Amino acid sequence: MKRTPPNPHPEYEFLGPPGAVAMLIVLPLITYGLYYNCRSGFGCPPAYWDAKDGLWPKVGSNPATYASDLWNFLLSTWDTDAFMVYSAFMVFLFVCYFVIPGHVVEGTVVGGVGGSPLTKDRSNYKLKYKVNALRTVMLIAVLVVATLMTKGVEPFLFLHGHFIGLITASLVWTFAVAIFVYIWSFIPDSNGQEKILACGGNTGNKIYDFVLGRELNPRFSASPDSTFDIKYFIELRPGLIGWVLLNFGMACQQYHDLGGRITNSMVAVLVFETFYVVDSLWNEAAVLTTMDITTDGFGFMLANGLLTWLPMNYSLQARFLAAYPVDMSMAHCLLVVMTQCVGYYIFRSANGQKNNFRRYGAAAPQNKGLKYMETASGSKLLISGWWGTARHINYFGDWLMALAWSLPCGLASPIPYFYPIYFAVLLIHRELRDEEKCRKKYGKDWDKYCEIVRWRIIPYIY
Ligand SMILES: NC(=O)C1=CN([C@@H]2O[C@H](COP(=O)(O)OP(=O)(O)OC[C@H]3O[C@@H](n4cnc5c(N)ncnc54)[C@H](OP(=O)(O)O)[C@@H]3O)[C@@H](O)[C@H]2O)C=CC1
Ligand SMILES: CC(C)=CCC[C@@H](C)[C@H]1CC=C2C3=C(CC[C@@]21C)[C@@]1(C)CC[C@H](O)C(C)(C)[C@@H]1CC3
Repeated sequence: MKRTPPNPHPEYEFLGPPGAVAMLIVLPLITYGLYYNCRSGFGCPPAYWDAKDGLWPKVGSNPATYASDLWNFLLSTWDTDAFMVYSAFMVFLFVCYFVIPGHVVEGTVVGGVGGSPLTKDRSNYKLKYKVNALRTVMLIAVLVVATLMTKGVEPFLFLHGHFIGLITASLVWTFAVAIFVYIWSFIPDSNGQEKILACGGNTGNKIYDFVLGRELNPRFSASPDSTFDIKYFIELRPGLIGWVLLNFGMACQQYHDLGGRITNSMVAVLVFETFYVVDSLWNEAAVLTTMDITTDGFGFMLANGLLTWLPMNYSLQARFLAAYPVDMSMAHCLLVVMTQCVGYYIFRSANGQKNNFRRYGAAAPQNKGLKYMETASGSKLLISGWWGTARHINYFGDWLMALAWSLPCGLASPIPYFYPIYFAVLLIHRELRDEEKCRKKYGKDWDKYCEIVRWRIIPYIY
């Protein structure tokens, strides 16, 4: 049965269905490409490029055999042990979610994305979520330390040696989860009504909706009291925790190869990225107000982002350093530490300022002295402090940290700079999408706000 008021049928984003098909093919190929183009013995262009080894598996040289080449290539990356390890990791996280105690928090009103008139009254309830990701990672840390003390680095070398198999395993999980949630989105809720669908993933075009994500909050039970939400579970656990574990595996490989030492550049990457992940898990509940949870559907794009893209591509710097160790000079270290500290300070204090303002209101003691403007929607907008400098100053802080994680790799190859380059594109695009959402929600008030806060991300630059 259709929903009343109905789920909106949106306009295409991401270049529509051709863009969606491209994502299905190109995103996995980028992850494979980053592996094949940057690994020990096969070079990382241009400085370490040994052309005779070839950079990319022979796919696509002859268009007539493209499909079979691609299939043979995928088969060659299959690794049963890696698949078992990745699957055991997923099952372990799933069990931890239920077994480890945690408090329950409420999200925002479901489906009322940004107060847009199109979606306003689709529900009047908030879903519940369990918060225990930090405890899960603490348990994993205890297990890792215990293994390290009893067996040394040997068991962790698996992560480096089976990296390509782990990529394929993560892609199998990505497609399995994406297909499941797509089919699940058609099953009516407990009232026999169509489920609440994402505003961006309900176009009626099957491939596009599969990629963008049809359902807003796929869950096993539609009851607001149940806490297992597939998107929320996957948002902060497999990707972020997997990223740190892979980094650790790369550091173990370097320790093994260098005969019992790791470089200061590897320490910097390990410490800063682990810190970022622990900080995100510490602030687990804050993810409930991000665009991913409140606005975007859960489909191939996010499943791939969290199960494959994030752990496999974000660990590139550590993988590079395992292959090509860098010993940083004191000046190099200082540059890296300063970039990280400035980035983190902007990122955390800007996000904190907005969270406090939204959560406790303008009159709360922690928000004293902050200037804001009233809007017709009833929601207030900060116009001083961090949010008075640029409309997404928090993105700038996040990007500076991304840069700080690549700088330890030196300048011999551009490949380890993949993360800050891709991240800049993602954040600029994300800012445009958020701007569109806010313009719909705040109307003329948003234009007024933009006149007061002129810069989008970096004051005086963009
Ligand atoms: N590491 C990674 O790969 C990624 C990290 N991120 C990070 O995630 C974090 C969350 O990002 P995201 O969800 O995109 O967006 P933001 O945290 O920037 O939130 C945007 C929302 O904040 C509200 N808002 C905007 N301006 C103001 C203002 N002046 N005063 C008060 N509220 C305002 C609006 O919502 P409303 O008014 O409706 O409340 C707007 O939609 C960021 O720090 C980002 O860097 C994001 C993507 C990838
Ligand atoms: C097209 C393409 C490459 C899509 C993939 C994008 C995803 C990798 C990112 C989209 C939004 C993300 C967020 C985080 C990780 C990357 C993805 C999934 C995030 C979990 C990182 C940690 C942060 O503290 C966060 C929780 C705010 C953040 C949420 C968004």
